[in-house]
Amino acid sequence: MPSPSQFVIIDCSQIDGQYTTDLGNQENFQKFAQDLGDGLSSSGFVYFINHGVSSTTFEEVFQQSKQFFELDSDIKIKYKKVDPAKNFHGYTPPTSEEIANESNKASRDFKESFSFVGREICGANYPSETPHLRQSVLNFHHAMSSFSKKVMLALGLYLKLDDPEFLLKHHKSLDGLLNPDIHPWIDIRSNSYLALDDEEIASLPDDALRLTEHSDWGTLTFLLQDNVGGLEAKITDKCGDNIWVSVPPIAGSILLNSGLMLEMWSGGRFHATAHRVRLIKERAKEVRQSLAWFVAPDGDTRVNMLVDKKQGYVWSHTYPPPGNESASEYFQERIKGIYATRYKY
Ligand SMILES: O=C(O)CCC(=O)C(=O)O
Ligand SMILES: [Fe+2]
Repeated sequence: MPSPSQFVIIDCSQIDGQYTTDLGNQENFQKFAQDLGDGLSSSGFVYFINHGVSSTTFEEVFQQSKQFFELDSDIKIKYKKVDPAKNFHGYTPPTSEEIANESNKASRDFKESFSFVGREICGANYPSETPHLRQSVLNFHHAMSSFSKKVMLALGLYLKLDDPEFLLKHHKSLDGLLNPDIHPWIDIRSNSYLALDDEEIASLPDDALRLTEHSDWGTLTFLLQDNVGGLEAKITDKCGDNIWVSVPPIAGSILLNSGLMLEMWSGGRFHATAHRVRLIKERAKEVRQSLAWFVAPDGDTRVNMLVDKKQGYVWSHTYPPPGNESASEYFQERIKGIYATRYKY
């Protein structure tokens, strides 16, 4: 199995403390920006350690989500998304999403999830059966907003933008989801991959997946995964071939990957690397949990390249490039796509 060190691990103890606009002038922050930019541009994934977000913050969301996912399905279904393209907040039952095509029979999504989205993160639309879930999500949102602002400033510095805070100015939702002037698209998604029984496991091919190949749509995705494993990223090896490599759990770390919006803004320097979750047969009887914090531009943002195109760069995704429409319109189209055949609303 490939070692974790194929992805850069960034020690954040050098950038301790709260976000301030002055950070960009500090030498240690510039070093952080360089390490982060180099790591992210080489593979689209980096790990953060010593990031200052307490592990209790994550564990509580994992624990509270687990309580929700363990409820009977007739209770969970009450919280199902009603019209995902209009409001993505809510529960997604197993196999309702269709991220890629069906050519790979093993690509059914063996997972259920709950998305806490935009202003709804602060609202009351949470399952009444898990009364502490809301507070755990709010704490997570608060801690991650502060950390992701530093990451975004660092990327602005790395790209040598005239205004290093440019990206931040299009993610005002990080400073407050209730700002009436913005449509926030931040999405906190709690994923629970189903435990399978012997019969189901035996019926699956060796290359079965728990989550199909996809690239994330937003700017940045911060990911926490439990220790079950299976996450893989598609990278280009030294011979120029595309290969799938493991992105293993590293206790206490936060994983970061770039999405389509950052790929476009950065002229291809930060690739929205495709990833998937492989079903590890020896661990298939266990539930696997992950928690994704999708940071996306405020809804009215139009995302165009900020720097010259990287040499030889071409847009190579199945999704069209952003830019002709606002971020809200872009996301609504993507959402319609994943629910096209299975979701009845
Ligand atoms: O569960 C994981 O490790 C990955 C989840 C993911 O890629 C996603 O929700 O977009
Ligand atoms: Fe993803």
